[in-house]
Amino acid sequence: MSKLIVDGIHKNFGSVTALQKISLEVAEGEFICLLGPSGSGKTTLLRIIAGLEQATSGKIILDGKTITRGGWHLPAEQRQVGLVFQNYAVWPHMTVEENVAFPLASLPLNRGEKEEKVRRTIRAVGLAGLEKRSPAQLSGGQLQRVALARALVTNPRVMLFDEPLSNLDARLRDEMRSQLRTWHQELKLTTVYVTHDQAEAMAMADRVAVMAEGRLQQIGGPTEIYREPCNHFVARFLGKANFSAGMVLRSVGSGENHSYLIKSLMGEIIAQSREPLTPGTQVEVVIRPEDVEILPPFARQKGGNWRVTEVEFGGPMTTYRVNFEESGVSWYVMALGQPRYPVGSEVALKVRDAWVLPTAVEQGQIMEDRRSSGISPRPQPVAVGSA
Ligand SMILES: Nc1ncnc2c1ncn2[C@@H]1O[C@H](COP(=O)(O)OP(=O)(O)OP(=O)(O)O)[C@@H](O)[C@H]1O
Repeated sequence: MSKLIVDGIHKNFGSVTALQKISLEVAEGEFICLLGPSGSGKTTLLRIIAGLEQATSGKIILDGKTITRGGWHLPAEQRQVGLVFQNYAVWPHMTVEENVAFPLASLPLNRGEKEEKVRRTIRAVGLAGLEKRSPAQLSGGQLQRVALARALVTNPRVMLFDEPLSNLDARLRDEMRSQLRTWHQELKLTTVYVTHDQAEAMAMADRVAVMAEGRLQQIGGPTEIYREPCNHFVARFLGKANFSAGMVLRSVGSGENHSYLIKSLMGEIIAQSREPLTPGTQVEVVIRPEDVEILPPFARQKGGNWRVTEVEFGGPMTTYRVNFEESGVSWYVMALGQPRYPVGSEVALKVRDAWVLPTAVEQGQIMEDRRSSGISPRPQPVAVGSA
């Protein structure tokens, strides 16, 4: 049985629906990120798991015991969850040691046991030597470690983090990110971690739960949600994405995913699909910028003229914005190394890999402005939550 089961959690704040029937399971020792834009319901879900907020309906089970059901919930202090927030919430008048010892005060342990726990936890988070310092004498990263130690010291059954790194500068955030990951690999504590930063979620999580407007959009490993998004929203939120309408010509092999030859604005391309598709089906494909090759115009494929409109040099990679002149479609292309095609260059693009969006596109949208070739020139955005 999963360590933590969130089953159909719904939350209304008056007329505002913050969460709509959220269900997910977290395995023992798993690190799950709740990822979504501001207002998507991440914090509300975390607070309901923590017992700081009451669900309107739905159930939560931790270690086989129901801790939330409908209008009833087990108080936060009886849940054995560790909480770390972005604003540290460290007591300013206590030393590091006293802060970490604070949650143990009410537990039935003798003094020696408490001291041993505090010592071990301070060492585990890398604060050994700073025990007697006051919070005013610590850096942001060190303060966050005190908060982490204080949450860990009671051996929680699940660790809950709410944007713990967002108050740190970029360099420290990267450092703490990798330290948190190392810490998790060592301690193997079941963890739910809220962030709006897709890079943070992808770097840290075993699985990422993408949320928008109070709904769970998709849950899966970082590679899966990046390579195989379920809709426009997930594709865009996880990074730059290009979209094209197309029509299935034929199957070109099978495997875990099905592969199809698709007739698109880019000519014929191969795309993977989770669902089996029949020839003639109108589909929409998503193509990551690194899966598009930018070539000199003499290698142009059948399909039209592309022109570079923006060039952004990012060190190891260059990102181009390229317009398809006939239809006004604009794509991102990423290529290794420094810029080779200045703004205004005519280029050709070649798609190396593509993914068919599963079910989100309403067929009417694509067919509405379909050309005689059977291909829509401009894919329409899909409403969030339509997955
Ligand atoms: N106490 C409250 N009273 C009324 N509405 C609330 C309350 N708390 C949250 N909401 C609303 O519920 C929705 C979800 O909010 P929540 O804070 O969970 O989102 P979030 O994804 O964590 O956003 P952020 O990243 O900005 O913290 C929002 O529309 C928010 O305005």
